Amino acid sequence: MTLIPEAFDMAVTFDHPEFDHHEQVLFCTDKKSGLKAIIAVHNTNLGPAIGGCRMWLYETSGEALTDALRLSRGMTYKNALAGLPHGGGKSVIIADSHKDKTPELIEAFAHHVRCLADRYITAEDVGITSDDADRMARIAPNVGGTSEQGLGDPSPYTALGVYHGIKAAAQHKFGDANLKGLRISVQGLGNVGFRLATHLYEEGAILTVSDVYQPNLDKAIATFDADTCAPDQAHLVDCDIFAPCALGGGLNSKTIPEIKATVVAGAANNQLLKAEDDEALRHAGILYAPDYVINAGGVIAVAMTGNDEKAEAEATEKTVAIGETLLEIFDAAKAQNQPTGKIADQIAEQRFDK
Ligand SMILES: NC(=O)c1ccc[n+]([C@@H]2O[C@H](COP(=O)([O-])OP(=O)(O)OC[C@H]3O[C@@H](n4cnc5c(N)ncnc54)[C@H](O)[C@@H]3O)[C@@H](O)[C@H]2O)c1
Repeated sequence: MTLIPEAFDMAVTFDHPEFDHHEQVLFCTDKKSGLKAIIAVHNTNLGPAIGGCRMWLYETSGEALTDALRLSRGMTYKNALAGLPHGGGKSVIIADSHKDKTPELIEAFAHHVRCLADRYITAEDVGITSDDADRMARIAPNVGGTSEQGLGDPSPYTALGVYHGIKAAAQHKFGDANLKGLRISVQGLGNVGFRLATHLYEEGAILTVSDVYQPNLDKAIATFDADTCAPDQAHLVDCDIFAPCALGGGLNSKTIPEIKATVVAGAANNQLLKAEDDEALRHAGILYAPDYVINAGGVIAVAMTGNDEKAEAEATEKTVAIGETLLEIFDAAKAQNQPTGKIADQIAEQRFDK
């Protein structure tokens, strides 16, 4: 007798290729609001898991599970390397954030989050705004990045961390952390990319900017007196540093041989299309700042419970320290002749005791 219908599209969690001994995977529903969500708690060795909630209209439940498993694991590594007393988790709501989001749906999700009060802290991510986080926080105490109890929008901290990460990369590669006169290609000028470009411009870097969204591009050209290129040409720019701040997967077997910069350091999550692209970058003589290390400023801010000057100062200090962490990774990678992503993974695994 078989209990599983033939059309079942989702690998059983324990057999899923992305399953990595996740401590808990919760499937959450609410019939009234139409909520369908997955919360994945990957590892809590260092403390309660922290990681945002993504609202995305996945084509299948299997895709949503894949994302939840992969993203929550990534948060364990990110939080460990950021020196946070937190493990990794992530949640996904299967819905279109433009069409399906209702207060009832957000609240129904928050009730599920509350059940994990000691084990998982959620926050905003793609499709979830700080207003949504505030709404959740009225129901669940375990919501970060809210305006009342936290530092609000994490993007300024992410941008600050990427800026200091870029300076660390310049120090390692060019022997000088000063970015004045260096040409930097910034791909994606949204919440993080625009703020990053501001830091770079203020230090005297020469910018080439790109975005698929014309208003953001126009604003950047005017503000930074920047050159521009087509978004899919950003990696081809003859520059010192390429900073991907849009979507993931941009570093792959096609783009890596075409990259002119000798440093890749930007905010985008999941920049490497495949794990082996880490080594391909090293082989091409390109110094790569592992994405989850350089873009940890946002989660550092979300992990703060206060919203006063002390919390701001602490989050800023930890975010600036991302530069130091990257220097350690770059030095170890050079000494061991290994790709930077692999070294980052090893350090994280030691910290959370994999
Ligand atoms: N916001 C944070 O605090 C944070 C934290 C960690 C990581 N990240 C990552 O950083 C990246 C940027 O985040 P954000 O919050 O600025 O997002 P955002 O949506 O505000 O900005 C993304 C920008 O990229 C542009 N874009 C989309 N596709 C593009 C393409 N193919 N080429 C060029 N531009 C393109 C968009 O038009 C938009 O202006 C994402 O990968 C995100 O996952 C963000």
